[in-house]
Amino acid sequence: MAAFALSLHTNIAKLVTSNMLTNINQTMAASAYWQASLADDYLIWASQSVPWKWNPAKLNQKSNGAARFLNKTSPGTGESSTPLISQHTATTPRLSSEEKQLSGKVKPSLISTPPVTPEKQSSNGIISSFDTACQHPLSPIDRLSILTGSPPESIFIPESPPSTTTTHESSPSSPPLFITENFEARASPKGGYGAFALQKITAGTVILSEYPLINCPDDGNGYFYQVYDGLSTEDRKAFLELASWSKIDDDPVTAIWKTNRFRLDQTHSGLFLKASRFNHACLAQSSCYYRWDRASYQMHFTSMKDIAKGEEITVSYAISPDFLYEDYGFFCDCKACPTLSAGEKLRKKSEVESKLSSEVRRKW
Ligand SMILES: C[S@@+](CC[C@H](N)C(=O)[O-])C[C@H]1O[C@@H](n2cnc3c(N)ncnc32)[C@H](O)[C@@H]1O
Repeated sequence: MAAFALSLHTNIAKLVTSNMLTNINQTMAASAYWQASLADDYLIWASQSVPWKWNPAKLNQKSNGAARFLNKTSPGTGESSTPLISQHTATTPRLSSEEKQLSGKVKPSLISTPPVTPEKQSSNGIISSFDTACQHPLSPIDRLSILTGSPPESIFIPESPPSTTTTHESSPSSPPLFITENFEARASPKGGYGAFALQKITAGTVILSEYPLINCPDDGNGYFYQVYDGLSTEDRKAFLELASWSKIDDDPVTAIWKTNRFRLDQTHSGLFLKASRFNHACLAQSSCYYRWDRASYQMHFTSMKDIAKGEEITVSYAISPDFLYEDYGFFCDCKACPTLSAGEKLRKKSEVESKLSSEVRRKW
């Protein structure tokens, strides 16, 4: 990601904001314990961060998307000068080995053995699932059609939730995507889904503890795709239903990963199916922080303040809102953020989108 390519001392704000839901987000929060421990973690992580850039020379040496994430260290430059030669575009869906096998595009003998994901847990407890209102470059229906061999029109996926819902209470027209002990995921006024408290949650409550669906080194060496290829059909389907900021990567599957991953530690990122539904609010406004616990192999999400019944539970993706549009495709509208006029948003959108469409996808 971009942060790896930036100097800690000169570009710390950019470094921080371009990391997905990084732990540093929490270092500014009120909890003294959390502040101290995560700040230390962050400094260790930041000092060990390796800058990345794409290595197109190696792109042709591998046959799958993993080739796109080759490591090339170039300490301190922070910039990638070589364009990425994408093997997979939005119009040419990248298929995993299993999908290729199922769709008969390669012989089973050519499929590499999926790597073993340490203690990987599969998703449980999602009581229903919907296509999300966020962008999906390759729709779940297309994916399922490829996987099952069924024509797309025979596959039923319930309707997306309304993106402009203003109520914070569940209603028959806005059924929850899933329910946990403390919150339900349903349509959010922020867009797509969000997590809403089912009852009053007092500060300091562990709202969610979740095992990762994916846990892999996030260092540009293609580990994500190796793990993704090893997912079961059911897990891959759940992954593909997550939100995606399509402009963050040419590859639709990688775009979902980048939109939803959480930083776990200095080297690894993880994907959590339930926590992926937490929307962002800036630090002063967010209600929940998170911490990866290696011992229990879970990410713990804890309330930083009292959360009212029906209130949306938010985490902070980045300290500064400056790069939220670039990294996640939205402008923050929380009370801590300056209000942007429609004109300013349009200008920033076109500036960022032309940058994203022209530059190498060097964010990792
Ligand atoms: C990790 S997902 C969060 C859950 C997502 N809303 C969903 O439907 O699954 C990140 C995406 O959610 C949306 N999002 C998150 N926070 C937002 C906010 N404060 N305002 C608008 N959209 C937001 C953006 O589309 C972003 O790319």
